[in-house]
Amino acid sequence: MIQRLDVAVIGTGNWGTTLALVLARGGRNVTLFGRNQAEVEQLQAAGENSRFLPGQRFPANLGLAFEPALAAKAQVILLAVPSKTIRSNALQLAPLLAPDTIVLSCAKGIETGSLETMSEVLAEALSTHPRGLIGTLSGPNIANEIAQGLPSTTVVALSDDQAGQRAQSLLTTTLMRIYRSSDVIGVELGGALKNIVALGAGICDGMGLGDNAKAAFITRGLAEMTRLGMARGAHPLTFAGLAGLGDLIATCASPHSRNRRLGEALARGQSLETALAQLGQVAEGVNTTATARQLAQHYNVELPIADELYRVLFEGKSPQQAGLDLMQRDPKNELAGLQGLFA
Ligand SMILES: NC(=O)C1=CN([C@@H]2O[C@H](COP(=O)(O)OP(=O)(O)OC[C@H]3O[C@@H](n4cnc5c(N)ncnc54)[C@H](O)[C@@H]3O)[C@@H](O)[C@H]2O)C=CC1
Ligand SMILES: O=C(CO)COP(=O)(O)O
Repeated sequence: MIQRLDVAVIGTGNWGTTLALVLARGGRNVTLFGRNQAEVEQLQAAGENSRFLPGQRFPANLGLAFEPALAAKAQVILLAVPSKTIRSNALQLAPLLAPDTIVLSCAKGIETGSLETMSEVLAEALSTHPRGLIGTLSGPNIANEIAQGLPSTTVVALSDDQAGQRAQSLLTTTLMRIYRSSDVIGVELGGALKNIVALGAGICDGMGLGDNAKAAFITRGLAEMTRLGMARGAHPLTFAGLAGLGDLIATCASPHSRNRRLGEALARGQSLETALAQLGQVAEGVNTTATARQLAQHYNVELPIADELYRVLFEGKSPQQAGLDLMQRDPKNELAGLQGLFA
């Protein structure tokens, strides 16, 4: 009989490969799932993911496979694919899932069209699976650093705290400390919305606006994230935690962040198409700027930063003019605004 996996990681990109590496190094019984046999054979032959993490060799205990039936029986499934494919990945698993399997989205996005968060997409696709076993993993997790063996923390959010404790113990290693939370929507929106701010922080870097402007941008960006999150039912304090402020700091500062780098390229005058092609990896903040804005319109929430970024990304507005327009908004009372969040 095949031994049940502790963890199945689906998605062979930067993040999925990193999660599989850190868990295997931590002694977990983990398998990384690719899309098909050819991809898995290529990874096996190379002994590493040469496209996304060259030089990070696969430990002997890291399994490689592609069959959804094997992933579906794991204790925990980590879906580390881009947000636009997570629904189809989940639909493949739906008829095969073991009844007690915990399913966590590791993607940071809001679905185009439905405007659902990733756990909501999963709950729909896995409609007969217990809702308390469906959640998210999100935090300050720049994959390249973690793959290099540097320490990190992240948050696993599940509404069923017993499931949260089970996931916490299966995913914790000496180099990855897991916190748990029951605020699923807050944790996942923290991860999704910070990418908008990271794109803008990259624009600040690319325009050479300095540390004061960037700090202001990050701080006001956090207020926007919190406002929209609360409209969707999140706890405001989640945005002060690892999945909010923590991820914001890491992503807005990191030379590795794809969203921040994309913003830098735009500020240098590259078109969105060229900058995305040069990146060659997913930058979720582009789509999330559009979806978050639609969500904000629905809930009547003000998102001045996301609005300006939308105009830069999709309407040809220059980053310089967007910056000026943000500076020239009506005067505000900072404390009153923040108190409004907690009222
Ligand atoms: N890279 C990072 O540092 C982190 C990324 N994330 C999130 O994780 C998600 C994935 O990002 P990355 O891995 O960085 O993207 P990436 O651009 O490195 O890789 C995406 C890859 O996913 C793989 N993939 C796509 N569909 C698949 C499928 N059906 N089955 C198996 N593999 C499939 C493909 O190989 C594709 O190249 C995004 O939502 C991102 O925001 C979250 C935390 C950290
Ligand atoms: O989510 C991330 C860090 O927590 C990764 O950010 P990027 O997608 O911008 O690289």
